[in-house]
Amino acid sequence: MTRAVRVRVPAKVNLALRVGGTDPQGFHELGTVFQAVSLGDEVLAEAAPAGQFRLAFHGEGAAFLPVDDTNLAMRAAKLLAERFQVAGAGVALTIRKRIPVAGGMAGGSADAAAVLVACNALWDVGAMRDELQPLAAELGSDVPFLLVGGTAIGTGRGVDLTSVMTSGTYHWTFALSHAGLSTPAVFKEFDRTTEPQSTEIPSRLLEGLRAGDAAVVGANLTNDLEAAAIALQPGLEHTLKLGLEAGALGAIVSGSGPTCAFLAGSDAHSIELAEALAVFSGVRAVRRAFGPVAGAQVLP
Ligand SMILES: C[C@@](CO)(OP(=O)(O)O)[C@H](O)COP(=O)(O)OP(=O)(O)OC[C@H]1O[C@@H](n2ccc(N)nc2=O)[C@H](O)[C@@H]1O
Ligand SMILES: Nc1ncnc2c1ncn2[C@@H]1O[C@H](COP(=O)(O)OP(=O)(O)O)[C@@H](O)[C@H]1O
Repeated sequence: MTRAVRVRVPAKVNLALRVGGTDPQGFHELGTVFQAVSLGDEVLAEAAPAGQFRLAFHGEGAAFLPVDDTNLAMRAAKLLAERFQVAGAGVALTIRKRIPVAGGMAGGSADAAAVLVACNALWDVGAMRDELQPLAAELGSDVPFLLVGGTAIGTGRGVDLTSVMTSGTYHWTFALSHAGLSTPAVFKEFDRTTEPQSTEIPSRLLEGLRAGDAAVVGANLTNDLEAAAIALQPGLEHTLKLGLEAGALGAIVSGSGPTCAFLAGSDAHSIELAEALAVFSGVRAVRRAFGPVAGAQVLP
């Protein structure tokens, strides 16, 4: 049996997030374009005696995270053990967090995806990626994409994925907020203030991605949840404006927020954006990353 497995997993940014009506369970129909970016978490899964499931966090926001069965990472390990009837399953998970917690970058979902991949290897389950996808979808709407990575369109709840053809590398600067936002609260605010939208993805965005034209991509970033996120954290409007004034090709709230994502024309340009944003008191920290990158991967 393998003694330890280390997995790296990316965060995501939604280049488009169109929000339609709700299904009978209250989930919104989405039309989204995910991109996996190089800001990521790392999961170490170590062998543990049968029936022992332990979880610890280090790094960004670690102190605020539950380590019991309410944590998606713990649920992912137990779900895999149960569905694949892994005899003697047990694991000690240590997660180094860099993805901002409750930031709209799918940190919890990323950890869950990474745990599926890590425990699959640790326990020699031998499941293929597409066999892990239904478990991922059960855990949360963002989890299946973090298994796949790259750039992909998500429809339905966000779990039906089609990969998107892209050229080149996209340079991102992220402005982190002092407080998080709850995804259900943002959807609720959207429902209170907005009619369901068409879930169509802007064709110019897809053309820009195919051509590797960052200016076109930047100009066509769109997020139907942005107004709701700003209503709950009004300072975000100023953050977005600052980035645009500093020359960002596009500025958007990432997913349900509150992290703001700025597309830069180059690596050097992303450093300039980070410097311009870091001085604003409404910004807790800045991070730079590039995309697209692969989904959850076992490290050698
Ligand atoms: C908004 C998005 C955009 O990618 O990401 P985040 O900003 O949270 O990272 C996702 O749709 C979030 O995905 P995730 O955080 O995995 O959501 P889930 O755990 O499945 O659901 C949490 C809650 O979000 C709302 N929800 C989620 C997905 C969806 N299609 N419709 C919804 O209304 C529901 O209120 C649900 O109870
Ligand atoms: N492994 C985890 N990493 C981050 N957040 C987690 C994790 N497990 C549970 N959570 C909880 O999930 C909620 C959403 O966090 P997160 O996934 O980081 O943000 P978002 O859904 O905005 O992308 C937070 O309230 C957090 O406490």
